[in-house]
Amino acid sequence: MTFPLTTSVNRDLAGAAPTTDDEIRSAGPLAARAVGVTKVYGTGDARVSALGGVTLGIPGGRFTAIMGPSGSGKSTLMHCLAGLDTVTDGKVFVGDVELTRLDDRRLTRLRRDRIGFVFQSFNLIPTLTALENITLPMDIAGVRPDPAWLDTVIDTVGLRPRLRHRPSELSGGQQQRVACARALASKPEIIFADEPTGNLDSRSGAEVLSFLRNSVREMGQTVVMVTHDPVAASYADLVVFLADGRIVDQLADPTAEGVLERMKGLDR
Ligand SMILES: Nc1ncnc2c1ncn2[C@@H]1O[C@H](COP(=O)(O)OP(=O)(O)OP(=O)(O)O)[C@@H](O)[C@H]1O
Repeated sequence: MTFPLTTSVNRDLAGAAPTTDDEIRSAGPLAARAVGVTKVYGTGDARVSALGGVTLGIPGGRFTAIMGPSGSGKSTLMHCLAGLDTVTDGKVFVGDVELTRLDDRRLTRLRRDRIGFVFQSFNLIPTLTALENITLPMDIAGVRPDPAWLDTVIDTVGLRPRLRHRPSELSGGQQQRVACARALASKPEIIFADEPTGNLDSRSGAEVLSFLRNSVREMGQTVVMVTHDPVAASYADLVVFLADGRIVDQLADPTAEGVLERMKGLDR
């Protein structure tokens, strides 16, 4: 299956006109999209252009990986898509809501209610148990967890015997599974994962990636993951490649070897 997120591979590299919003929207239901997004940090001599006009659709109910060389803009793109950072120019939508028009209060509420996050460093509260960490965002929002769904999530991540344990009593892989369960528990429209396996050994990393993939296949979740690792990217349905702040390639149904091959091309 192909996902026509960008209308042609290496289009930007080839210097052709950028992909339009109409083109990405015609590809099917999108959970989020960026339209002509630029991001500039600093001014004068310290000016860095991190994103140079990115137009991208994130397909709903799919697992999308964002890859690219160090400094290519992966984290910046994810932060802009998730409303964690402002854009310099362009528009970002989650569903039909334009994030780039929301004031801080509405943006905070949208992130809380509609987006889940998984970070490389787990970001668990050390004094809370695994279960308390999982339900914390809902507790803060004053939302009662759906007990049946919570049970499903806990069983899917295999954490039932560890629910009363604090993070320091859990392995790195178990801690990241708590973080994944926390992201999934409120049924967000989209989960953003920033290098979720960066601090894990390969076995724990594989467990977390399998879980993210299963949440897409079995629960219909939408997941976007930034990664350096071709093996991690191979768990996704689609890999989008960034270089110098632009989308330069994409690969559907990736294998680790296929991703590595394309990365070699970008590194050159
Ligand atoms: N807060 C910031 N202030 C100034 N420049 C920044 C800031 N954040 C990122 N940059 C710059 O923007 C560019 C893109 O950074 P970004 O972190 O998005 O890349 P990345 O692909 O995620 O890199 P890595 O794989 O190394 O994490 C880099 O040149 C980086 O130095």
